[in-house]
Amino acid sequence: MSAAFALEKQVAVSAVLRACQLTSAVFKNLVTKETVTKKDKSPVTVADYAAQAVINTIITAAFPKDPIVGEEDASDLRSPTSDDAALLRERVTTLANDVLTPPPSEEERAEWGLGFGRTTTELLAAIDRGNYAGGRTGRMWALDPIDGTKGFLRGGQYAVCLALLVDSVVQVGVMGCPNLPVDPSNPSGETGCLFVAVRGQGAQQRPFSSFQSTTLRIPPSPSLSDVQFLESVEAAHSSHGFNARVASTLGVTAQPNRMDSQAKYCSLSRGAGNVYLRMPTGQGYREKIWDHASGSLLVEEAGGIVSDSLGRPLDFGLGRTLGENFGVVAAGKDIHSKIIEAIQAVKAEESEKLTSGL
Ligand SMILES: Nc1ncnc2c1ncn2[C@@H]1O[C@H](COP(=O)(O)O)[C@@H](O)[C@H]1OP(=O)(O)O
Ligand SMILES: [Mg+2]
Ligand SMILES: [Mg+2]
Ligand SMILES: [Mg+2]
Repeated sequence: MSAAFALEKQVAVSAVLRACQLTSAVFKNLVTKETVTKKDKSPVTVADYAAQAVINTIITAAFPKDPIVGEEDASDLRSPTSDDAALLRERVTTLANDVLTPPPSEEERAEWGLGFGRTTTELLAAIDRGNYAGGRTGRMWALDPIDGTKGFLRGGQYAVCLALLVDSVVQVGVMGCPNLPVDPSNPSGETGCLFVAVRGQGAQQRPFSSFQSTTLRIPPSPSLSDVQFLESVEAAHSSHGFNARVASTLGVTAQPNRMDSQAKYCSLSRGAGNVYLRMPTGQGYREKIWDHASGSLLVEEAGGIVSDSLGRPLDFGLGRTLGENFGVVAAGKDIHSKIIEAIQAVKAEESEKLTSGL
């Protein structure tokens, strides 16, 4: 008997790897016209749209009934009168077909819809298959075609992130990080890592260039002064100041490592960094499920704990967001509760200062 979710894992790996080929190719010759600013002021590029089209096309061919919660939608591409939209549509079609048309490899199957091109209409419809509202029960996929678009644009870290949830529990998580070094101790060496986790079956990493998988186990945390925090590059996404206060409460002297995207979860799972702390910056932002589904499973399967800042499990059953945002804390088992305590201490200190008017 094959292991649980074996087929889902294989399909997700194929979809993520093909999408990573696309995003890497786009980065090499991305021009300003290919980036759009969304209503929430965040950037989105032809690579985000085309990667979502590719992954949704493959998931839908393999699992036609499964709903998908994907970050992007095709509304900005559909405008019949805009020349920019027409150019974007054309580029998304070419890019998606460049990676959908190669025939299935030995690890892939024709039933996953590989080996032939799609029309623009079909690809826009595939992007919009990501409009599922999410919810408590049943199967659903959560997709972030490019997590860390700002990192992607600056040539930094970004991740193609795909997860399968069943009854709002993440069962499979696959992430492709084209710019992450294969060996964290050799940052200028080969880049391109695939991270794969299946609940109850562990966490693994392999270079894009080979099938040699390594099992990931978070090593014991170093002494508190040497604990390394992983945090967002963007201060608007996660409070740098709060993290610094938590670190100083714990007596941490090591400098934080700032990187974009769920590459933070990936780094933590292989012992490159010890704590991923993401505290809201107080602007009412709700964390999206696609920004945490695959990464949280990876860290759990590598032996770590992922919770909100009060120590409660993340709830993926509330819809497209994690609901009211109390931050995210991911760390090894030996240190997670100390981080939660330190967060509470810093919060108590802050509210004391507020009430005493300091
Ligand atoms: N105000 C915010 N608070 C927290 N996260 C945000 C905020 N605005 C955008 N994000 C999301 O944070 C993720 C990147 O996190 P990080 O900075 O740690 O790499 C992105 O998915 C980004 O969304 P988007 O993809 O729309 O830019
Ligand atoms: Mg994201
Ligand atoms: Mg994204
Ligand atoms: Mg985005």
